[in-house]
Amino acid sequence: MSEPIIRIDNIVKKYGPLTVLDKLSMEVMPGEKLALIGPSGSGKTTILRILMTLERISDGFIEVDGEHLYHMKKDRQLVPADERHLHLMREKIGMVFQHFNLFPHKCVLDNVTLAPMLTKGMARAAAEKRAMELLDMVGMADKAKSMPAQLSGGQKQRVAIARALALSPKIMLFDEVTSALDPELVEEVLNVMRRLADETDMTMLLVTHEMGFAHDFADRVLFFDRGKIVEEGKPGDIFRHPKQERTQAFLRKIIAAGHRV
Ligand SMILES: Nc1ncnc2c1ncn2[C@@H]1O[C@H](COP(=O)(O)OP(=O)(O)OP(=O)(O)O)[C@@H](O)[C@H]1O
Repeated sequence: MSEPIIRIDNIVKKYGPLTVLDKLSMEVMPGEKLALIGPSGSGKTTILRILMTLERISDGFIEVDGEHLYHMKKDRQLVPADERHLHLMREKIGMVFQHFNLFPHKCVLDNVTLAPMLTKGMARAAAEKRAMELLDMVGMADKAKSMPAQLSGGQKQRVAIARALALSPKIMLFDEVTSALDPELVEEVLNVMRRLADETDMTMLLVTHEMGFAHDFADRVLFFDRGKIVEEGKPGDIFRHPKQERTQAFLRKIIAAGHRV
């Protein structure tokens, strides 16, 4: 039995007086595909941002692939991991955001080669070779010389996925990657994610409001509400036989809004 690749233990995240994550614990096994669902404001994005070292925590421990993300001193003062650690963590984890966040003044190819060249010191020729393979995988090789402004939202998001893969992360985080897209562009992005899920052994955490996709994609679904995991289980169990009243109410609302579950 292998060890969890992510261990989150009793973490608390506060913004001023607002507690966003409330003693939350979870473990993720290597290669697992996880969907994080729940109402707006329940803390799903926050947990991804914490893993990506974009946010600090107020209490608790996090371990990713055997490395502690945060250290706690004896006086319970949390100190973030040092620069070396954060650097390491960013190589282990790739993240794709809702709003693409491509570098607007760089072409598609440069968007994908930048991180490997800067952080890994990869030579341009090797970085470009790898970038073209990734762009080919997401169906964007013919747009390598295009600028982001010339692309549709779906195309930008596929480039963002290629860019996140460029450092060969063990873990990929997807934060509502289709919710800023026109409906007809959603499927092309979901198809890329389906392929990644089917063809790689990467650990993948997905925050989504696309319940139909979460159902097909995930090995396990976590239902978040008010900074806690209220229920978790196999997609078939959570979507068809939710046990908790809060999960049932959330899914009723989603179905009433016309979404497939
Ligand atoms: N930088 C910040 N400063 C203050 N409050 C914040 C900040 N970032 C997030 N929050 C608050 O933290 C809570 C959790 O936000 P989070 O984005 O994690 O929720 P979510 O479950 O991902 O919601 P959604 O589905 O709408 O994206 C919300 O109440 C949000 O307003």
